[in-house]
Amino acid sequence: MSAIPFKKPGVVRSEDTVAIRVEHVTKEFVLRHTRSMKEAFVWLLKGRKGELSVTFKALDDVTFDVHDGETVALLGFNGSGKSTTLKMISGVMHPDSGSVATRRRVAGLIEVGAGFHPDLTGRDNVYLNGAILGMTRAEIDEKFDEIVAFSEIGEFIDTEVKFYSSGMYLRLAFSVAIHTDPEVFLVDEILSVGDEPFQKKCIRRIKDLVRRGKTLVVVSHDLDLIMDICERGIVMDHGSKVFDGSSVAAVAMLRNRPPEDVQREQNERVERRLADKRRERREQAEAAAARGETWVPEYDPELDDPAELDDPTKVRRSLGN
Ligand SMILES: Nc1ncnc2c1ncn2[C@@H]1O[C@H](COP(=O)(O)OP(=O)(O)OP(=O)(O)O)[C@@H](O)[C@H]1O
Repeated sequence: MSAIPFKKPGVVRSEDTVAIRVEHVTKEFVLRHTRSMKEAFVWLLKGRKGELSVTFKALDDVTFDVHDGETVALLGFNGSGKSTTLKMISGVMHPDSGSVATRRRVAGLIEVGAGFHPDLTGRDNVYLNGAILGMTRAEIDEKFDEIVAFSEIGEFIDTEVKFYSSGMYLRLAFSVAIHTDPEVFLVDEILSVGDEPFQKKCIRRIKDLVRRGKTLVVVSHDLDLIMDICERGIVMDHGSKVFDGSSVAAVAMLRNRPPEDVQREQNERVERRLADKRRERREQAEAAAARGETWVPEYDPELDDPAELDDPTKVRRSLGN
């Protein structure tokens, strides 16, 4: 059984389906050693022996393709190069050598508030950010109310964003990004900035994108969540790609456990969760029936086909969705 029971199988891989191509990407950063005045003086006296700065490779010859409909996690320990890779894909950073090409409409949530102007209101920033992400003014006009509703920013939408908390930034940024209807969605760990209810809402939204066959590249340390959302896992170590395979096998590698055990536990977790959700639905339907009411469940991408959203008798769109 797949770790993602709701995901339609069968991603086709050919030259035509390449959504992202990362080829031999290398990125170096310069690390400056800041020294005290005394240390700098000794360094001068000793004839400038030793380096005041060193370069190191944050990414070292990284190559992979992501195809349409794939759900890929970039995994690895702190500093292994995951976020740098994601920044290359989103275009906020460029490789020193090698190349990164994206073919589809890409929207990302890489850094909280990136692309937001502090002196502008939330409203103005929705228009600014929407435009940066490729939406026309008419598209933003049409989706504006939905964007604000999803973000739950409410009356703060006309406040300058420099007065927002980091969670409020995240809410608005995520909401704009998700409403650009991207074909490829990039998400960095920053979801952790939001509070739990908002995180859950975002994860549900991401699962909905997966269910609709969108392409996803995620960076996260939440390995259980990764196995829930992603079929493929790329493990990075000191800037190099050291594993590329199923997300379960990647997590098994990181946890130093047999993949069969990790898969079994994951299946059990998913089955438990789905059984709980189905039981809850049954109970709500029975309670409604006892009151003589008809009850329509709220859309859940893990249980329902997105096509059912067009049929009001099947599932109900949740508020602000
Ligand atoms: N702008 C920068 N200048 C200098 N060094 C940088 C810069 N951005 C990243 N690095 C360094 O590059 C390495 C890889 O960073 P990166 O953020 O990609 O790691 P990561 O795998 O996402 O880590 P984490 O899990 O901690 O988020 C780290 O050692 C980091 O300090």
